[in-house]
Amino acid sequence: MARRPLPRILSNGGAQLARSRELARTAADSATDVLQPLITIARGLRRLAAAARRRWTETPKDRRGALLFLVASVVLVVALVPYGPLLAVIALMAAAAWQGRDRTPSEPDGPDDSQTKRLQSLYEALVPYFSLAEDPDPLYSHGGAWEKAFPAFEFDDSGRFAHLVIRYPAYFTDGEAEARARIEHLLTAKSGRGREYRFTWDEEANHLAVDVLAALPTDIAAQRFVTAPGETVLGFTDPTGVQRTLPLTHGEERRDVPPVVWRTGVRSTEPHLLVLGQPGTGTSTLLRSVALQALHHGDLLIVDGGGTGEYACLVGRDGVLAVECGLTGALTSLEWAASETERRLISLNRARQEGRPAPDDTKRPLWVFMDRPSAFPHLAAADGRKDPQSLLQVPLRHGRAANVTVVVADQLDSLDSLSDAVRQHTRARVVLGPATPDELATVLGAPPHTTPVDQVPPGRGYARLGNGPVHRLQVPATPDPYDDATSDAHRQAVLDLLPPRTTPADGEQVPVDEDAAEKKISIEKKTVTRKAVTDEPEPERPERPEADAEPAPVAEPTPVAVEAVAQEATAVEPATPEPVPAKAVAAETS
Ligand SMILES: Nc1ncnc2c1ncn2[C@@H]1O[C@H](COP(=O)(O)OP(=O)(O)OP(=O)(O)O)[C@@H](O)[C@H]1O
Repeated sequence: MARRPLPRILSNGGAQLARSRELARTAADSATDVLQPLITIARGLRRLAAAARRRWTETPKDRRGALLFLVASVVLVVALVPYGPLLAVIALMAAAAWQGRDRTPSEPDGPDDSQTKRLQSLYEALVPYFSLAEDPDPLYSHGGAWEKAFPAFEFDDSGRFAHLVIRYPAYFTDGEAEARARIEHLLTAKSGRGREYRFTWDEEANHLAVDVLAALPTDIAAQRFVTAPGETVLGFTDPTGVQRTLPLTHGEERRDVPPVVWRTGVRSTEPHLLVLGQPGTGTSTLLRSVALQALHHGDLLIVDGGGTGEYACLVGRDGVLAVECGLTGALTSLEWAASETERRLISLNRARQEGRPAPDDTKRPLWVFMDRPSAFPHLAAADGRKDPQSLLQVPLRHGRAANVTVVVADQLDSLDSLSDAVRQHTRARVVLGPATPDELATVLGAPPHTTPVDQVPPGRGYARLGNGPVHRLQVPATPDPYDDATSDAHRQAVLDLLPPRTTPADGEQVPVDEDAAEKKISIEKKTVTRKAVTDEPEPERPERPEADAEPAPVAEPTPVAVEAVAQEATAVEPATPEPVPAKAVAAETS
C-alpha cells in the first residue's frame, strides 16, 4: 500500500512549534520591557490599596468615623486647591511607583569566598595539563588568574559546580581520547564524585563545557508504552539525548519522558540486542521488559541459562512458545528457531521470485531470548553435546530478513565466552551497572560522554544503537512478579501486561511421576508452524548453513493445527505428583 505523506503539521510540526514558541517568548519579553513602568505602578497601587485596607481594619470601630472625616477633608481640600487633583494623581503615581519597585535583593556579583577558592584550586589542578614551558603567554600558570580560564560557571546549593566552561590552549591535544579522559577524570575528582557529568568538547573554540546531570528517574514502572510495531523501549534517558518523549503514567500522575527506542524488523540496522552487566544489575529485568513489549506483536522463545526461574511468569502465556532452563530444552528450542528462520527465508525467497508479497506465516515477529548463554558450554562439553549458543548463528545472521530477533544477556566478564556470531550481529548494545570506561568502550564501541559512577541503582547503564550516540539508560522497573521482594504496585504492573495463559504451565494440572516427566511433551493449540521441542535425545539434523553460505534447503513445513495432546507421559499413572518443568510448544513440521 502506498504510503501517504503525513500532514505537514505532523511531519515538521516539531520545528514549527518550536519556532512559534520562540517567537511568542520573544514577543512576551519585548512587551514586558515596554510595559515595565505600568506593571510597576499597578503593583504599587495594589500594595497601597492593601495597606489602606489593613489600616482600616486595624482602626477600632469608634475611631473609624473620625478617620473617615479626616480623609474626606483632605479630599475636599485637594479638590479646592488649584491643580490639586492633578498634583494628587502625580503624588499617588509616584508613591505607587516607589512601592511597586522590585524588592528582591540583587544577586551578589561574582563568586563568594568558598566558590573563589574552588575555582582557584581547580585552575591550579589544570595547570600541568594545559601549560607548556615554551608558551610565552600561558593561559594556565601557577598563581595565575582563573577568571580568564573559566568564562562561565554556576554553583548548586551545596556549593559544588553545576556548570562550568573551561578555556584551554589551542595546543592541547583535545582530539586524543586519552588526553580528554585525563582531564575528565581530574574534573570529576575535583568537582565531586558520586555525581554524573557530561563533557562537551568544542574543538573549534577550545572550550570544554562540564554539566552535572540530573539522576534518571527510577520510579517508572512497566506499562504499555505508546510505540509503533517494531519499536521497543529499552529505557529512559536524558532529554538532550533524544528528540522524542513518551507519555507515561506514574500512579495518578502523567509525564513525558525521553525514551531510548530500539527498532527491530527488516528495516532495522541493529536487529539484535546484547545486554551485559555485573550480576544483579538488572539484565534479566531488561529482558523481561523487552519480552513483555514483544508479546504484543510476536512470539517468544526464552532460554534461561541462569536457571533462576526469572521468566516463570511467562510460561504458557499466549505467544510464549517455550521457556527453557535445561540444556536439552535449550538445544531443541534453538534448533527449532534456526530451522524456523531457514523456513521463513526460503518461503520469502520463493515468494519474491514468484512476485508474490511476503507470506503471512513469515510476518509475525519471532523473538529468541537467551539469558546467560555462558552457563551452557561446560554442561554441553560434559555431556558431549554442542553449545546452544552455536545455534544462534542462523537467527542472528539471517534473522533480520526473516523477522527473527535475538536478544542475548550475560555477565560483563563473560564477553569473551560469547560466540563471534553474537558479538558481530548484536549491534544494539546495553551495559548495566558499574563498568569502567574501558569496559564500556569495548562493549559499546565508543566511550560515553558522561562519567560512569560507582554506585548506581539497578537497571542503570548505557545503551548504544549501532553507530549512534551512547545514551545513559534507566530500565523501567519490571520485576519478577513471583519474587516475594517485589512491591505490590510493581507486581501488579507486570501482571497487567501479561497475556492470558492459553497453555497450562507444565506441572500445573498434569501430575506425572518423575521418569514420565522426563519424557513429557508439552501441548499447544496454535496453528502457527512449530517444531516439536522435547526432552528426547536430539534427532540427527542436517548440517547448519555455514557463515556466508546460503541457508541449506530444508523441507518447508506447512502450518498444522495441533490439538492439545498429552503424549506418552499422560498414560503413566503418577506415583508421586510432581510439577513438570515448563517445556516448549509442540507442533510438527511435515
Ligand atoms: N530497572 C529496575 N528498576 C528497579 N529495580 C530493578 C531494575 N532492574 C533490576 N532491578 C532489581 O534488581 C534486582 C536484580 O535484578 P535482575 O535479577 O534483573 O538482575 P540480573 O542482572 O539479571 O541478576 P542475576 O545476574 O542475578 O540474574 C532485582 O531485585 C530487581 O527487581
